[in-house]
Amino acid sequence: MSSAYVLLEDGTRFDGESVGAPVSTTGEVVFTTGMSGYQESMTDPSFARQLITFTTAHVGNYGVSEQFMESDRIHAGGAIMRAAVDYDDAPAAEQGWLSWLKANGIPGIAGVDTRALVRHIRTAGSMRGGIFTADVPVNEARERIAAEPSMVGRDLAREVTIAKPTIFAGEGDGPRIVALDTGIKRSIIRNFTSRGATLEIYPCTTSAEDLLKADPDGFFLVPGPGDPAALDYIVENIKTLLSTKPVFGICLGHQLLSRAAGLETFKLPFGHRGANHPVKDLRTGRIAITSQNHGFAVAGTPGEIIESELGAAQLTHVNLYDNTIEGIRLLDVPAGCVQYHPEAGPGPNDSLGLFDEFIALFEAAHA
Ligand SMILES: NC(=O)CC[C@H](N)C(=O)O
Repeated sequence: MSSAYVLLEDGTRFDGESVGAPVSTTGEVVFTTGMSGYQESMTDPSFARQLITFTTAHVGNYGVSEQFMESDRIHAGGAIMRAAVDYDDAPAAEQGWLSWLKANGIPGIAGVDTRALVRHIRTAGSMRGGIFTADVPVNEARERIAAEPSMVGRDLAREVTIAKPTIFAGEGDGPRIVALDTGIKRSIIRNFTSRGATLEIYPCTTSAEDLLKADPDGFFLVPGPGDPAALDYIVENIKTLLSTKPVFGICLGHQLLSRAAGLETFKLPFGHRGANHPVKDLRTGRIAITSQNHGFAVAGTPGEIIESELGAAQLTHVNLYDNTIEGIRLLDVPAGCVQYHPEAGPGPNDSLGLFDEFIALFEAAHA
């Protein structure tokens, strides 16, 4: 195996071995604490332009298969690991993890002191960096990292959005929901269609006028990569949609709905990525262990009620690790959202019931 290295924009270097495709790439270096679900994470569009450091000690202990794709391709730029194996013998596995990375042209690096790397990011913050094969000189690697745009201000929704409207028919006669595709995951589609709802997915650049022409029972705002503050063209459309139909959202969708309600978003120092983040719903006192994958958050005080041009909005959910906002509810129109991932994919299934609540609210508005 040939050697490779991770270089961060502040000059910190970690050595390892090239696994996956023997190529070099740059992106934002982030970490996730999920102990499994590496295939789902790599294919989640929200990881576009990011290099994922896995804090779990072994990656690849089970193989990959079509069933666990969260989109049609790998979106993350690369995988940084302590130990990587290519085990493809598990039930339902179609390919080993490393053969899959290689076949898709995605680099991995193993043998990295991921604990030191994560401790560095926790102190210094997520930053740009790269995975480089040993033949790339450090000064060239530095130039390539400097040429990588910062995640702040970056509109990546346009890069991952669907090319043309697509319908996913529900397995029943539930509500018709229009989703604006900023980077949807298959597990979100499945959670709606298996509950009988039909999801019509539109490119994120579709005008409010065209979205209203579809005349659905409600609108859904989905996750996606990049900085929510770079998506004001979507925020303006959401304001128009909110005056007509119920609007609910997840993750990037939560950030965009919150911005439409007049709240600000900001970049977290190193983000929340993992499968065990405790989130409290301040209305009920209930705590859910949630799946998370985000680098930005909504600014505000947990529990606070603010006045906005859309009426009152309550900051209903809080992350118990760092007290950041994890959900809001508009009090004068049927709208609300959460920062975490009820669809899991990967992660705990504790919050799957939220899809029943979304559907009931769409149905109530239709009745
Ligand atoms: N999963 C997501 O929707 C991520 C949202 C946004 N890109 C962030 O990093 O905060």
